[in-house]
Amino acid sequence: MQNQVLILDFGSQYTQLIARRVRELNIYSEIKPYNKLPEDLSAFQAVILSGSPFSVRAEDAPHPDLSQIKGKKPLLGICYGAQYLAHFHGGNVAPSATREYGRAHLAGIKSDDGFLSGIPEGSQVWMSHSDTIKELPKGAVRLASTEDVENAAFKLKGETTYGIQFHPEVYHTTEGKKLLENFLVKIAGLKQDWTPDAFVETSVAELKQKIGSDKVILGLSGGVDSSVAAMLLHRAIGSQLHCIFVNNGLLRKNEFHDVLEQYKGMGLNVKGVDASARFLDALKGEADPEKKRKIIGRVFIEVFDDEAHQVENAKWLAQGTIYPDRIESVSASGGPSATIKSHHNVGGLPDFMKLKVVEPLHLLFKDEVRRVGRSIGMPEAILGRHPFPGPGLGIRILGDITAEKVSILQEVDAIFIEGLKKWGLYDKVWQAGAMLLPVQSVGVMGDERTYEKCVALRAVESTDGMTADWVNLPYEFLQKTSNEIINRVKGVNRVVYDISSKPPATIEWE
Ligand SMILES: Nc1ncnc2c1ncn2[C@@H]1O[C@H](COP(=O)(O)OP(=O)(O)OP(=O)(O)O)[C@@H](O)[C@H]1O
Ligand SMILES: O=c1[nH]c(=O)c2[nH+]cn([C@@H]3O[C@H](COP(=O)(O)O)[C@@H](O)[C@H]3O)c2[nH]1
Ligand SMILES: NC(=O)CC[C@H](N)C(=O)O
Ligand SMILES: [Mg+2]
Repeated sequence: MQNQVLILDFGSQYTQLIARRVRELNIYSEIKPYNKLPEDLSAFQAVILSGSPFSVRAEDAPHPDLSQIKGKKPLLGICYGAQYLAHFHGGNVAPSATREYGRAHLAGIKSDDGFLSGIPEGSQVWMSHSDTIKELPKGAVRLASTEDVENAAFKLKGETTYGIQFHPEVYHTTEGKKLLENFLVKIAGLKQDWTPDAFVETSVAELKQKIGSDKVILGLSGGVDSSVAAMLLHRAIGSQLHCIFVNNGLLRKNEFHDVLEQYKGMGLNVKGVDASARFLDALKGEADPEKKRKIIGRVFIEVFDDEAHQVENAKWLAQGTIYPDRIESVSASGGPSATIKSHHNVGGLPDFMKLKVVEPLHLLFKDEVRRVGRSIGMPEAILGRHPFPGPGLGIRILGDITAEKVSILQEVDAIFIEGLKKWGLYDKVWQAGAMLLPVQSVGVMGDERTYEKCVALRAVESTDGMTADWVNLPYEFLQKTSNEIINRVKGVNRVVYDISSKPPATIEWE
């Protein structure tokens, strides 16, 4: 395949976002670590250099040999990438007097060669750097500046080599996508023909080759990600795929039964395994959120391992892990990013497990997974489902978990979700659920004093779960729902609505 972009990763937090923006333009891209430059570069029609936590002036900073690329293929350096181009070609990169993070505006834009065409004066860009390009490399022309950065964009004369100090890949750079399109389509001449269909085709071919005649165990949850992963694998290896749907005792009301029903007729080989008691036993008395997550992750693995032993020649464990699961759980590129919460499905398998992991969606964001699912004709009933975390109600019951608390929360959750559907609100919300709080409060019901539990309802809008805002649900709906919950669910006498965005809060409470 000729029509693709190479993204050379220097360890930026945003490298995956670059790939995502390129995919949004329907262009295929591959990310390679800077120290694993492919020998054969003929497939790549353009190259993008990412940002980096390093300073180009540091000795241990990434300093790859670009002699096969620079001057030979269209090349775009972003932030560290631009500094790198300047530093090694006769320019000067030095610490800037003021560190620049966040908003800036482009001025003095030269758009004659098309790179910045269509980008208006004053256009907002996003900065994140502490070094600055004091002098441009030899033979460079400045294309734009900002208030604080003289050399915000430049081009090397006689080459299709560009450098920009700002980040076109983040949403806050208003014309970032336009700029990438200018570079990739106008300047590099790439065709915009890489669609979800093409993703399906390449993934299926790769999975076929990788797996051969082995058998694969897949954790199927009824959610969007694992369902799309299952359908891709099913296309690739057919009956070699064994799907396991685990009841961890923390599912929604009737979910175990409903999900098994839903998969009938889709051609998948699905086995339901009821391991509720095993999960609840392991969780007994544990109130710490991270410890609860770790326990749930461990028991999932044990159950998958038991199941794998019952399938002859099972060599792989497949999961529907997507990119954001990883970003918050581990530092994605070896950089200094913090662990926010340990997603149950990230972190690798223990040594005793002989299975290799296959995660066909590990580079995609949620909305992209949905698009892929649509392109393979999966039912909207599955694709439109709200995300539901693998640790389930376990991370929505704050504090320790008991079977009684699970059943209270299942009832509350069912009333809330069914209500959203009845009111035509379900599809307008990205994700919704209820949390059982570790507080009791005083109430009065039928002239009697009550001292019972409190639940919080949460509904958010988002595109990828990375940032989210609470949804302005109609008061009348909240009123009816609260009433129904308190009247119907024994043990609950108070309902509150969560009005926090992410950040600074997260979607789940634990
Ligand atoms: N009850 C379960 N049984 C088997 N595997 C599960 C279960 N819950 C989660 N998993 C595995 O963990 C992965 C991550 O879970 P996650 O909730 O992020 O994704 P999902 O359930 O597939 O999709 P969604 O995010 O839409 O809920 C799943 O893709 C699946 O492989
Ligand atoms: O499979 C999962 N395993 C997990 O351990 C996990 N934790 C959070 N989530 C889901 O991820 C999205 C972001 O959630 P947070 O804002 O709470 O981090 C939301 O959609 C959450 O439901 C999980 N999914
Ligand atoms: N985001 C980046 O690429 C930063 C590059 C370099 N570390 C700087 O601080 O200037
Ligand atoms: Mg899920």
